[in-house]
Amino acid sequence: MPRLGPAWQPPVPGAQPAEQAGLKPPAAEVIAVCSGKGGVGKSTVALNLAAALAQDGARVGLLDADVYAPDIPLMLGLARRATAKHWTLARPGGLARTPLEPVERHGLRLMSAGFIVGEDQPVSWTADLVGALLNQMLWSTVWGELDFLVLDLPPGTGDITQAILRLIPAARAVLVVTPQDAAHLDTRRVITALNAAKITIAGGVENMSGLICPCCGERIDLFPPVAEHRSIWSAGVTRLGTVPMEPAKDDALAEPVVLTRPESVRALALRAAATAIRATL
Ligand SMILES: Nc1ncnc2c1ncn2[C@@H]1O[C@H](COP(=O)(O)OP(=O)(O)OP(=O)(O)O)[C@@H](O)[C@H]1O
Repeated sequence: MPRLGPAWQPPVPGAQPAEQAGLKPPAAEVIAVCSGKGGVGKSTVALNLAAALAQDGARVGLLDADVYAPDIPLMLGLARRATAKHWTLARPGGLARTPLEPVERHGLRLMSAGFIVGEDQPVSWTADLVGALLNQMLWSTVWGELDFLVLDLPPGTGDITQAILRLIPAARAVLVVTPQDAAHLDTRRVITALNAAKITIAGGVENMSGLICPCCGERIDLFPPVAEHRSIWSAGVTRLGTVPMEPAKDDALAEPVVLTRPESVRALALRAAATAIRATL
């Protein structure tokens, strides 16, 4: 386990771990979307999973836990332009005291560091301060009643991932990979970390799985096949979805595609993955 500072403890500094402190996760089901590598489509899967669940009538929160690179606001055109000048969480005793209003979009309740810091502002804080922010976003957001809380975690097994999983041990993990050797091998490290933390792995989604030709609709494989014994599937992860790569369209803010382009091949695949993920819970 990495060394975690006091601010990583749940809301009141020095308190017991969340479940011992009587804190319940803010939703009946918490789904943590993880990956070993960056850029594999984790935020895309998390956002579309959340949107698909909400479209089916569930009350869904989405927490962008990638504090260093919060992408969910960018995907939704909600990025904050102004630079945050003061950080009230840094005050001693200021942890989790201020309620945060989630941003509502597409029927989702959203929280992200991207709503707090500016679009171009680097998050170069100490682990303690990042921990304070995570605590704040998780426990002090006015989520209301939720059926599902989807967590978009940073790639890898760093301190944010470890801390979140420690705070919500009941979370189910969904792993996102691309059909590339490195993506699978790095995600196998995540599996080891999840197993050590006794987090249940619901399954995996393979994203960018072939390119659908916009002219003929044929699937073109972009990467050489991953050796079965190096894949996450051979480590016992159930494949819950296979999402093809879709060539760019002119509208940059098309996410979540399950709502904006529900008939596209990618949206249909993401929706099928969401249905399969829900069935595992
Ligand atoms: N199936 C797909 N087809 C086409 N583009 C995709 C697909 N999946 C993801 N993308 C695009 O790839 C880029 C990276 O996706 P995304 O931000 O979801 O990855 P990530 O794993 O969350 O990245 P990070 O490691 O930075 O958090 C985005 O521009 C996204 O729109």
